[in-house]
Formats: sequence, structure tokens, C-alpha cells
Amino acid sequence: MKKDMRADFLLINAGQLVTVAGNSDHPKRGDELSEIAVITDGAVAARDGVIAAVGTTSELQDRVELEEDAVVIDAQGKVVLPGLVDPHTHVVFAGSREHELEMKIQGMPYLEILARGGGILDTVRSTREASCEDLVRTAAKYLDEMLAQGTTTAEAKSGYGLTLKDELKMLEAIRVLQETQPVDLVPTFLGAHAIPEEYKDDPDGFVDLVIQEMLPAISPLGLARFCDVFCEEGVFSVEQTRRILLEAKRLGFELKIHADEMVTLGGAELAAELGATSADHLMMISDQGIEMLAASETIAVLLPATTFCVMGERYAPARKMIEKGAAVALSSDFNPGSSPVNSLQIVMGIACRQLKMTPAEVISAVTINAAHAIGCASSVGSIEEGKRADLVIFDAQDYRYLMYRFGTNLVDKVVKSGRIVVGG
Ligand SMILES: N=CN[C@@H](CCC(=O)O)C(=O)O
Ligand SMILES: [Zn+2]
Repeated sequence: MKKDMRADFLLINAGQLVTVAGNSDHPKRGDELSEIAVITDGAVAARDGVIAAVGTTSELQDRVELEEDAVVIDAQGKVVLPGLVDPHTHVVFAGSREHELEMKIQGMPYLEILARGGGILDTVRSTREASCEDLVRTAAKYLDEMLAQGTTTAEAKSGYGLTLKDELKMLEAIRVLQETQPVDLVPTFLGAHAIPEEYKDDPDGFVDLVIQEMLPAISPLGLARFCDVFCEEGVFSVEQTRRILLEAKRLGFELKIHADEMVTLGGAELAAELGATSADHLMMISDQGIEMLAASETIAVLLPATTFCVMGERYAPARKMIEKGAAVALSSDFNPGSSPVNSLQIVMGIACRQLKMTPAEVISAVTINAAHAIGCASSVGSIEEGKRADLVIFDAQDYRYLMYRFGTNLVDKVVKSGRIVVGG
């Protein structure tokens, strides 16, 4: 056979090449979540960081002519997945909150810690004191850990500044990180993450500040693609969230909502009503919220490591959502309080055990559906021609082993844009 393709990257002998192909235009729902398009003895060729061909090892060896300095990986029968996508993180922050552990163990609810001026507000105090360089340095370390565990694309939120100056500092840190480290970042403005202490007697005044000062100042700078609000009892009401997000939409932001996390407020319904890209958390989503999400394009991003870490009683009703047809994705929610977990492999293990999602559903939820949740499904989230050559090689022979061996980092190598960035 004539070699019809030149490549500068070739991976061969993947025991299971889990491509998750076929859903770049629309997210997976229902039974589609279980279809992960595995190629036995698979191979991937890439050129200039973009996937050029996907097939079996013998097919690609016949077709591909390698360039002189090409990277060749023999996967030796291991499992290969698309680079994992983490669609909800608060990776930029200062300080840490291990002192909340005893409070949580004694039963103090997350929202009470916040109402007493701790929780998010604790991190706001340390983040305000930090410089942009400090934030970049710490977040780069966390992103390194994430990359080493298979995450190649992540969303990153502001939300620990809560003044225009400090929110801009966080977004600028995300911009610098995007240019200086390998994990691709999608920035989100979360100015409405908590009512800051200086506005505790005037929460509507803070909502006005977000709408009248922060959004118009941030929008023209191109520092954030999404706008998000923590819609929660004692934080931002459904009405306040609607006001902020309508203005954000008018200014060109795409929308996200921290919805129905601790209390059933109707955040999921609002996300569907506003055409939000995602509604996240959803531990306490109502039946109507599930129906509305299922009938919408909004992705339901579930964060089971958060439920685990806040010692919540109820996990998001993932099975019901999948049965009703909602498009489900998974994320770490990495942050200093409710989820100091930045390993998607740990999230995957919890999702099987607590959300009762099957290994195949979990893989769809951390790849293509996660990519849809941050508007990146045309370039990442599956191993398909034309997409970025982001791959993870796991030290496993069967994809189910990843979730079975919960708690161990099974990454053998990570490939980012056709170059080995971990395990070279
Ligand atoms: N719930 C609101 N925001 C974050 C937690 C942030 C924090 O506790 O610092 C979340 O998504 O879980
Ligand atoms: Zn969050």
C-alpha cells in the first residue's frame, strides 16, 4: 500500500484505543454515553499537533511516512484515552483550608462556615493579599499535578477577588498560565461567587457592582469566555443570578451556573431558561430541573468529589438524569475548600461508586461531554482526525481498570499537541 500521509507523531500498539469518537457536534445523552468507540490494537498519527489519522496499528503503519524527528510511542498494549477535560475548576487561589476539616467532621455545614465569614471568604482574604505572580506560581504547581494525572484541558474560574481589581488579577493570572504551561485553560469570570464582607449588609449593592462595573470592564478585555454565578441559599438568589447572567449574555459571555448544590433553588431551571452552556453541581436538583435540562442544550456537570469532601448526604442523581436524557459531564471542582481534589481519576472512581455511572459513561463524561461543557468539543474530547493530539496512556489493559484501581495515578504518559509532556 502506498504511504499517503506524513506524520511527526505516531502512537502504535494501544491495547484499547478509546476514541470516544462521533459526538463533536452534540453531547452524548442516554445510551450514547456508553458508546466509547474502542479500537483494539489502535494507532494514532499526528502532524503539527493535530490528529491526522486514527485506525489499527497495521493500517497506520501501512499509510504513514514518518518525518525525520518524529515522536514514536509504542503503547505496549496499554489503554489510551483522549486527554481528559476538567470543565469546572477554581485552580487559581492563595492559601489552603485544612482547618475546615474538623468543622466538617463535627457536622458544620459548608454554608454555615461561609456565613460565619470562613470558607470562600477565607480564600478571598488570602487571594486579595497575593500578587498575580504568587497566584501564577501556585496554580502552575496544581496544573502540573493535574497534567501528571491526565488532564490536558481545564476550565479556570476567578471568584476569590470580589473586587474589580482582584478579579482582574485572577483573570490575568489565568491568561499568563495559558501562555506558560501545557494544560489548555478556558477562563470563566465568577465575580458573583460570594457576597464579600464589605457588602454583607447590602448584597444587592454587590450585585449592582458586578453588573455595572465588573462585567463592562472585563468584557472588552477578552479575559473570560464564560460568566458564572454561585446561585445558592444565602449567596445569590435565582433573581440576582438571572440579573447578572442576562447582562453577561448581553455583553457576549457564555453562561454557567453553580446550581442546586446544597438547596433546591431552581438554578438548573434557570440555566435551561437562559441557554447556559452548563449547570454545575446539581446535588439537590428538582425533577422539573432534570426535565428542563434534558430538554435543553445545557450540560449537567456533576462534581462527586465535592459531595465526598463536604461530607454531603446526597450525591447528584446521575442515573435519573441519564435516564431522562440530560447530557452529563464530570469534573473535579478543584478548589481549596469543597474539593481539594485535582485528580480526574479520583473523580472517575467516585462517580462509579456513588453516582452509579458505568466506566464507559464516566469516560464519556470526562472527555467529549466535558469538552462540550466548556465549548471546546470541536478541538478536544475525542481521538478524531482534525482534533488536537492530546492523549493519555494509562498503565492498564482494560479501560475499566482505571476506575477499579481508584486512588492510584495510573498515567504512564501524557501527550499534548503531539509531544510527550509526562513520562517521556
Ligand atoms: N460552591 C461554590 N464554589 C466552589 C467552592 C469554593 C470554595 O469553597 O472555595 C464549588 O464549586 O464547590
Ligand atoms: Zn465551583
